[in-house]
Amino acid sequence: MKVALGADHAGFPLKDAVRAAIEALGHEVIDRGTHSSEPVDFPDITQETCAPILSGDADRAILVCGTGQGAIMAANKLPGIRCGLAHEPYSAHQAVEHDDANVIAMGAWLVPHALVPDIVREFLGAAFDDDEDTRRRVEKLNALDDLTP
Ligand SMILES: O=C(CO)[C@H](O)[C@H](O)[C@H](O)COP(=O)(O)O
Repeated sequence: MKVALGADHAGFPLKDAVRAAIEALGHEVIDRGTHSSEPVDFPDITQETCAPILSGDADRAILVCGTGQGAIMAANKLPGIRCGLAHEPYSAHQAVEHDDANVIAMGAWLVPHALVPDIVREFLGAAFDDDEDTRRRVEKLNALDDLTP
């Protein structure tokens, strides 16, 4: 699997742990920055990191900011992205299984380094449970991308 990875400056301290967890599972990392603790803006990093999903060059993406909140807000504004907030392994798995998430966001200020391998394993190991109910709900979710108020 190809996994895009992006963090803003607040997420940067957790980024190497996320990268190591992805690679330990045998997946390829597409690194979309940032590369230091110099301040950057999470909407820019989120857009850069989600772009490979939208172009078909990545299968999944992981975003890290301070709390995960900025990243998830930005990601879910991009049509075709379904981003879940994953500060523990269960949410990381369930976001894919029920909601067909292709991206998760996490907060470096909240997630202990030791939990990162479990969160990443659950996210990348999960598959969408494609039954009548989940399919209908995800189709409705995707239809919101085209909603003009
Ligand atoms: O986590 C966030 C908001 O809760 C944002 O995505 C940023 O990471 C955060 O706002 C950065 O804050 P800083 O004071 O510039 O480090």
